[in-house]
Amino acid sequence: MDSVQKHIFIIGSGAIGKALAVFLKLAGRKVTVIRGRVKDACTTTRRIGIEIQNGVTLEANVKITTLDSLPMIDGIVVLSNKSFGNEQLARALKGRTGNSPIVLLQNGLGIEQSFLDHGYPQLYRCVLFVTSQLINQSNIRFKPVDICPIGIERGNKADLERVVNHLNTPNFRFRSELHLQHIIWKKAIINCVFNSICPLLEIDNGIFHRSQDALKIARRIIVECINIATEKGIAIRQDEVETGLLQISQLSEGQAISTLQDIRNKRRTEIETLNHEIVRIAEQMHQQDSVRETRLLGELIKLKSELTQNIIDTEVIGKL
Ligand SMILES: NC(=O)C1=CN([C@@H]2O[C@H](COP(=O)(O)OP(=O)(O)OC[C@H]3O[C@@H](n4cnc5c(N)ncnc54)[C@H](OP(=O)(O)O)[C@@H]3O)[C@@H](O)[C@H]2O)C=CC1
Ligand SMILES: CC(C)(CO)C(=O)C(=O)O
Repeated sequence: MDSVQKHIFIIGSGAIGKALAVFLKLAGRKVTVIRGRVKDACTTTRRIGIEIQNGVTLEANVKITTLDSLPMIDGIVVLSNKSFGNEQLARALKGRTGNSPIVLLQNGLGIEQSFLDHGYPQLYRCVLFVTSQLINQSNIRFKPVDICPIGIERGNKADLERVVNHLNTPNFRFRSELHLQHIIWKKAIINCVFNSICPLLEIDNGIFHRSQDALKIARRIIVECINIATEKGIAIRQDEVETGLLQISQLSEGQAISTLQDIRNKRRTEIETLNHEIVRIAEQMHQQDSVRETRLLGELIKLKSELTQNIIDTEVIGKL
């Protein structure tokens, strides 16, 4: 790592943000977690435990604060908030982060756009290959699947390497990747499968390596999404997506996908940047008829999420 240690600010005190904070603290880095939605200038220190395997839990004290208490932020800014908060955060952070690198640790397609539009000088994007699940506010179950690549949206190779060195730890591993687009699409397609099918079946991530029938449905979504990627000039093979899907399924057996965690907790999901974004891109290319199943699964997730949040008028259901 660099001789000058940069402070790492993690925005979003959820399953990913807290796990990353603990691993960084244990590796001796300077870390502060910043709440994504809360603005009460309240600062606390919380002991957080991360279960990395049966019976093995790593713990650290993590400082948690809110944006109001930090007029200026100088260091590495990692975003592990839900991506639908990006536009608001890009506005809130404007003029406060100087030349600090911003690193997006989020799922989805097009999630970097707000930070690009607002002219942030250094922007890096990570594709996450880990699963992290909140057991309660202070305890998390974490399972790594692979090393997480970080690539450049705006910035240079030397700064990217510095960012990677600061964030990399033995339990949550990062590497630099200069050709990230292909991986972003591959992971987004995998998410279109996991984040729709698992919540609809209310089942853990292991389903695709346990059930051939679930895998067959997954293949239909993969084929649809690959066609759209190909039209966009991203060459992805069916077998590489399927291998990635099965690897995640096997290594995160028992874990609930983030969208299932969201629905269970009556929270908004990120399906807009997954199935719905693929459909939106397909529409732009007049290919909407080729993504019917991806669309249907996305619509079912949206409806399921709205029903659990009671956004849909339950009085109507009462009158039936
Ligand atoms: N959990 C997992 O296994 C994986 C997650 N990911 C991705 O990582 C990212 C973080 O996921 P995860 O940690 O699971 O999510 P959580 O829901 O556990 O935490 C996300 C945090 O985002 C903040 N947040 C929510 N809504 C908003 C908003 N509108 N504006 C600003 N901040 C907001 C909240 O912070 P606060 O409570 O501080 O206000 C919340 O704690 C997501 O993009 C997800 O898709 C990717 C792979 C695996
Ligand atoms: C597919 C998976 C589990 C991989 O990290 C994921 O992205 C999620 O939980 O949202």
